[in-house]
Amino acid sequence: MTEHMREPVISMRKLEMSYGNKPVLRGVDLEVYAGQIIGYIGPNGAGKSTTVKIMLGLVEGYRGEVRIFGKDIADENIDYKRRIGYVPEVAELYDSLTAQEYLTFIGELYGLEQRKADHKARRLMDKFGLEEVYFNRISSFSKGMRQKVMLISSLLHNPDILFLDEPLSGLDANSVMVVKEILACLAAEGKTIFYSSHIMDVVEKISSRIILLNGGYIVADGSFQELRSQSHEGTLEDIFNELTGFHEHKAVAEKFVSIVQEV
Ligand SMILES: Nc1ncnc2c1ncn2[C@@H]1O[C@H](COP(=O)(O)OP(=O)(O)OP(=O)(O)O)[C@@H](O)[C@H]1O
Repeated sequence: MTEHMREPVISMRKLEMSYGNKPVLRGVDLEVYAGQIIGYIGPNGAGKSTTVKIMLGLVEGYRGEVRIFGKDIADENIDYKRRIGYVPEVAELYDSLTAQEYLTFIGELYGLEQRKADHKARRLMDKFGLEEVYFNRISSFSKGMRQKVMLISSLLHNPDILFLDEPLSGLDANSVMVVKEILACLAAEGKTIFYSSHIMDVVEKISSRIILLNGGYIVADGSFQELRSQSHEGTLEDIFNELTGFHEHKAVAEKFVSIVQEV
Protein backbone atom coordinates (compact mmCIF):
# COMPACT_ATOMS: atom_id res chain seq x y z
CA MET A 1 0.00 0.00 0.00
CA THR A 2 1.46 3.40 -0.86
CA GLU A 3 1.63 6.03 1.82
CA HIS A 4 -1.13 8.15 0.35
CA MET A 5 -3.62 5.31 0.30
CA ARG A 6 -3.41 5.21 4.09
CA GLU A 7 -5.29 7.50 6.45
CA PRO A 8 -3.06 10.27 7.75
CA VAL A 9 -2.44 10.12 11.50
CA ILE A 10 -2.45 13.92 11.62
CA SER A 11 -4.02 16.23 9.09
CA MET A 12 -4.32 20.00 9.12
CA ARG A 13 -6.17 22.13 6.65
CA LYS A 14 -5.81 25.88 6.37
CA LEU A 15 -4.64 26.13 9.97
CA GLU A 16 -4.48 29.76 11.05
CA MET A 17 -3.72 31.21 14.45
CA SER A 18 -3.27 34.76 15.71
CA TYR A 19 -2.34 36.10 19.12
CA GLY A 20 -4.23 39.39 19.42
CA ASN A 21 -3.88 40.93 15.98
CA LYS A 22 -0.57 39.22 15.33
CA PRO A 23 -0.87 36.34 12.86
CA VAL A 24 1.41 33.40 13.70
CA LEU A 25 0.08 30.62 11.44
CA ARG A 26 -1.29 31.85 8.11
CA GLY A 27 -2.56 28.69 6.48
CA VAL A 28 -0.75 25.47 7.30
CA ASP A 29 -1.73 22.35 5.33
CA LEU A 30 -0.15 19.12 6.43
CA GLU A 31 -0.68 15.37 6.39
CA VAL A 32 1.48 13.11 8.51
CA TYR A 33 1.55 9.31 8.27
CA ALA A 34 2.31 6.52 10.72
CA GLY A 35 6.00 5.69 10.97
CA GLN A 36 7.22 9.13 9.94
CA ILE A 37 9.78 11.05 11.97
CA ILE A 38 8.96 14.66 11.18
CA GLY A 39 11.77 17.12 11.81
CA TYR A 40 9.78 20.26 12.52
CA ILE A 41 12.04 23.28 12.16
CA GLY A 42 11.84 27.05 11.78
CA PRO A 43 13.27 30.27 13.19
CA ASN A 44 12.54 31.34 16.79
CA GLY A 45 8.95 32.49 17.01
CA ALA A 46 7.92 30.79 13.74
CA GLY A 47 4.98 29.03 15.40
CA LYS A 48 6.30 25.49 15.92
CA SER A 49 5.24 25.24 19.58
CA THR A 50 1.94 26.91 18.72
CA THR A 51 1.19 24.23 16.12
CA VAL A 52 2.10 21.45 18.54
CA LYS A 53 0.02 22.99 21.35
CA ILE A 54 -2.98 23.24 19.01
CA MET A 55 -2.64 19.53 18.23
CA LEU A 56 -2.39 18.77 21.95
CA GLY A 57 -5.61 20.70 22.57
CA LEU A 58 -3.78 23.27 24.71
CA VAL A 59 -4.44 26.31 22.50
CA GLU A 60 -7.87 27.41 21.36
CA GLY A 61 -9.04 30.04 18.93
CA TYR A 62 -7.40 28.63 15.82
CA ARG A 63 -9.09 28.60 12.42
CA GLY A 64 -9.07 25.69 10.00
CA GLU A 65 -9.32 21.99 10.72
CA VAL A 66 -7.07 19.65 12.68
CA ARG A 67 -7.73 15.91 12.55
CA ILE A 68 -5.87 13.39 14.66
CA PHE A 69 -6.47 9.67 14.08
CA GLY A 70 -9.17 10.81 11.61
CA LYS A 71 -11.19 12.80 14.17
CA ASP A 72 -11.63 16.56 14.31
CA ILE A 73 -10.05 17.65 17.60
CA ALA A 74 -12.60 20.49 17.86
CA ASP A 75 -15.32 17.88 18.48
CA GLU A 76 -14.72 17.79 22.26
CA ASN A 77 -13.62 14.18 22.03
CA ILE A 78 -10.43 13.99 24.05
CA ASP A 79 -9.86 10.23 23.72
CA TYR A 80 -7.10 10.92 21.21
CA LYS A 81 -4.98 12.42 24.01
CA ARG A 82 -4.46 8.97 25.50
CA ARG A 83 -2.61 8.01 22.35
CA ILE A 84 -0.27 11.01 22.43
CA GLY A 85 2.97 11.62 24.32
CA TYR A 86 4.56 15.02 24.77
CA VAL A 87 7.96 16.23 25.91
CA PRO A 88 7.84 20.03 26.27
CA GLU A 89 10.96 22.12 25.86
CA VAL A 90 10.86 23.29 29.47
CA ALA A 91 10.20 20.41 31.83
CA GLU A 92 7.67 21.24 34.49
CA LEU A 93 8.31 18.37 36.83
CA TYR A 94 7.05 18.23 40.38
CA ASP A 95 10.34 18.74 42.19
CA SER A 96 9.11 17.59 45.57
CA LEU A 97 8.04 14.18 44.22
CA THR A 98 10.39 11.25 43.77
CA ALA A 99 10.82 9.86 40.24
CA GLN A 100 8.70 6.88 41.32
CA GLU A 101 5.87 9.08 42.61
CA TYR A 102 5.94 11.32 39.53
CA LEU A 103 6.07 8.54 36.96
CA THR A 104 3.39 6.37 38.58
CA PHE A 105 1.19 9.47 38.89
CA ILE A 106 1.61 10.24 35.17
CA GLY A 107 1.08 6.57 34.30
CA GLU A 108 -2.18 6.56 36.25
CA LEU A 109 -3.31 9.78 34.53
CA TYR A 110 -2.91 7.90 31.26
CA GLY A 111 -5.00 5.02 32.55
CA LEU A 112 -2.33 2.54 33.68
CA GLU A 113 -2.77 0.66 36.94
CA GLN A 114 -0.52 2.02 39.68
CA ARG A 115 1.39 -1.24 40.07
CA LYS A 116 1.94 -1.62 36.32
CA ALA A 117 3.01 2.01 35.92
CA ASP A 118 5.49 1.57 38.77
CA HIS A 119 6.92 -1.66 37.36
CA LYS A 120 7.26 -0.20 33.86
CA ALA A 121 8.71 3.13 35.02
CA ARG A 122 11.28 1.36 37.18
CA ARG A 123 12.50 -0.79 34.28
CA LEU A 124 12.66 2.20 31.92
CA MET A 125 14.64 4.20 34.51
CA ASP A 126 16.99 1.22 34.76
CA LYS A 127 17.56 1.29 30.99
CA PHE A 128 18.58 4.95 31.28
CA GLY A 129 20.98 4.11 34.13
CA LEU A 130 18.76 5.79 36.73
CA GLU A 131 17.67 2.78 38.77
CA GLU A 132 19.50 4.02 41.87
CA VAL A 133 17.68 7.36 41.96
CA TYR A 134 14.18 6.00 41.32
CA PHE A 135 13.18 6.73 44.91
CA ASN A 136 14.97 10.11 45.08
CA ARG A 137 13.32 13.50 44.81
CA ILE A 138 13.39 15.10 41.35
CA SER A 139 14.73 18.30 42.97
CA SER A 140 18.08 16.48 43.34
CA PHE A 141 18.25 15.52 39.64
CA SER A 142 20.59 17.05 37.06
CA LYS A 143 19.22 18.56 33.82
CA GLY A 144 19.91 15.39 31.82
CA MET A 145 18.33 13.17 34.49
CA ARG A 146 15.19 15.32 34.42
CA GLN A 147 15.10 15.08 30.63
CA LYS A 148 15.23 11.28 30.85
CA VAL A 149 12.34 11.30 33.35
CA MET A 150 10.36 13.47 30.92
CA LEU A 151 11.06 11.08 28.06
CA ILE A 152 9.95 8.12 30.16
CA SER A 153 6.79 9.93 31.29
CA SER A 154 5.86 10.66 27.66
CA LEU A 155 6.21 7.00 26.69
CA LEU A 156 4.78 5.08 29.67
CA HIS A 157 1.38 4.63 28.02
CA ASN A 158 2.88 3.50 24.69
CA PRO A 159 1.51 6.43 22.64
CA ASP A 160 1.04 6.33 18.86
CA ILE A 161 2.15 9.93 18.34
CA LEU A 162 5.05 11.51 20.17
CA PHE A 163 5.61 15.28 20.18
CA LEU A 164 9.14 16.16 21.21
CA ASP A 165 10.52 19.65 21.75
CA GLU A 166 14.35 19.64 21.96
CA PRO A 167 14.28 16.13 23.46
CA LEU A 168 18.06 15.74 23.58
CA SER A 169 18.52 18.87 25.68
CA GLY A 170 20.99 18.18 28.48
CA LEU A 171 21.66 14.56 27.48
CA ASP A 172 25.24 13.29 27.34
CA ALA A 173 26.67 11.83 24.12
CA ASN A 174 25.94 8.21 25.12
CA SER A 175 22.35 8.98 26.06
CA VAL A 176 21.89 10.91 22.80
CA MET A 177 22.83 7.76 20.87
CA VAL A 178 20.38 5.66 22.90
CA VAL A 179 17.50 8.14 22.46
CA LYS A 180 18.10 8.51 18.70
CA GLU A 181 17.99 4.71 18.42
CA ILE A 182 14.80 4.55 20.54
CA LEU A 183 13.13 7.04 18.18
CA ALA A 184 14.17 5.04 15.12
CA CYS A 185 12.81 1.83 16.75
CA LEU A 186 9.52 3.51 17.68
CA ALA A 187 9.07 4.81 14.11
CA ALA A 188 9.84 1.33 12.75
CA GLU A 189 7.01 0.07 14.99
CA GLY A 190 4.65 2.52 13.25
CA LYS A 191 4.70 5.33 15.80
CA THR A 192 4.65 8.89 14.49
CA ILE A 193 7.23 11.29 15.86
CA PHE A 194 7.00 15.04 15.61
CA TYR A 195 10.47 16.31 16.44
CA SER A 196 11.04 20.04 16.99
CA SER A 197 14.63 21.15 17.34
CA HIS A 198 17.18 23.75 16.42
CA ILE A 199 20.01 21.22 16.28
CA MET A 200 20.15 20.90 12.52
CA ASP A 201 22.63 18.06 12.22
CA VAL A 202 20.47 15.83 14.44
CA VAL A 203 17.28 16.76 12.57
CA GLU A 204 19.09 16.05 9.29
CA LYS A 205 20.08 12.56 10.44
CA ILE A 206 17.01 11.30 12.27
CA SER A 207 14.11 12.73 10.23
CA SER A 208 12.41 10.83 7.45
CA ARG A 209 10.72 14.09 6.50
CA ILE A 210 11.64 17.68 7.30
CA ILE A 211 9.11 20.51 7.53
CA LEU A 212 10.31 24.09 7.67
CA LEU A 213 7.91 26.69 9.00
CA ASN A 214 8.63 30.34 8.23
CA GLY A 215 6.45 33.46 8.24
CA GLY A 216 3.36 31.42 9.14
CA TYR A 217 3.68 29.01 6.18
CA ILE A 218 5.36 25.71 5.44
CA VAL A 219 8.16 26.72 3.09
CA ALA A 220 9.81 23.32 2.70
CA ASP A 221 8.55 19.76 3.09
CA GLY A 222 10.49 16.66 2.09
CA SER A 223 13.27 14.27 2.97
CA PHE A 224 16.69 15.79 3.57
CA GLN A 225 17.81 14.47 0.18
CA GLU A 226 14.83 16.11 -1.53
CA LEU A 227 15.42 19.46 0.18
CA ARG A 228 19.09 19.29 -0.66
CA SER A 229 18.52 18.61 -4.33
CA GLN A 230 15.92 21.42 -4.52
CA SER A 231 18.03 24.06 -2.83
CA HIS A 232 21.51 22.96 -4.07
CA GLU A 233 22.83 23.49 -0.52
CA GLY A 234 25.04 21.09 1.45
CA THR A 235 23.82 20.73 5.01
CA LEU A 236 20.42 21.25 6.61
CA GLU A 237 21.90 24.30 8.33
CA ASP A 238 22.77 25.78 4.88
CA ILE A 239 19.29 24.92 3.56
CA PHE A 240 17.70 26.54 6.65
CA ASN A 241 19.75 29.74 6.17
CA GLU A 242 18.92 29.82 2.47
CA LEU A 243 15.17 29.25 2.85
CA THR A 244 14.80 31.70 5.72
CA GLY A 245 16.84 34.29 3.76
CA PHE A 246 19.51 34.64 6.42
CA HIS A 247 23.06 35.36 5.26
CA GLU A 248 24.32 37.87 7.80
CA HIS A 249 25.60 35.74 10.67
CA LYS A 250 29.10 37.22 10.49
CA ALA A 251 27.89 40.83 10.28
CA VAL A 252 25.43 40.33 13.15
CA ALA A 253 28.10 38.67 15.33
CA GLU A 254 30.67 41.40 14.63
CA LYS A 255 28.17 44.15 15.43
CA PHE A 256 27.12 42.34 18.63
CA VAL A 257 30.70 42.03 19.84
CA SER A 258 31.47 45.65 18.99
CA ILE A 259 28.50 46.76 21.16
CA VAL A 260 29.70 44.47 23.98
CA GLN A 261 33.07 46.20 23.84
CA GLU A 262 31.60 49.74 24.17
CA VAL A 263 32.45 50.55 27.79
N1 LIG B 1 0.47 32.77 24.76
C1 LIG B 1 0.92 33.64 23.85
N2 LIG B 1 0.48 34.91 23.82
C2 LIG B 1 0.91 35.80 22.90
N3 LIG B 1 1.80 35.49 21.93
C3 LIG B 1 2.27 34.24 21.91
C4 LIG B 1 1.87 33.24 22.86
N4 LIG B 1 2.51 32.09 22.59
C5 LIG B 1 3.28 32.34 21.51
N5 LIG B 1 3.15 33.64 21.10
C6 LIG B 1 3.82 34.25 19.95
O1 LIG B 1 3.60 33.44 18.82
C7 LIG B 1 4.78 33.38 18.03
C8 LIG B 1 5.15 31.91 17.82
O2 LIG B 1 5.58 31.37 19.06
P1 LIG B 1 5.98 29.81 19.18
O3 LIG B 1 6.32 29.58 20.61
O4 LIG B 1 4.95 28.98 18.55
O5 LIG B 1 7.31 29.78 18.27
P2 LIG B 1 8.38 28.64 18.05
O6 LIG B 1 8.50 28.43 16.57
O7 LIG B 1 8.05 27.45 18.86
O8 LIG B 1 9.69 29.36 18.58
P3 LIG B 1 11.04 28.81 19.29
O9 LIG B 1 11.86 28.22 18.20
O10 LIG B 1 11.66 30.08 19.80
O11 LIG B 1 10.65 27.87 20.39
C9 LIG B 1 5.83 34.22 18.74
O12 LIG B 1 5.86 35.49 18.12
C10 LIG B 1 5.33 34.33 20.15
O13 LIG B 1 5.68 35.55 20.74
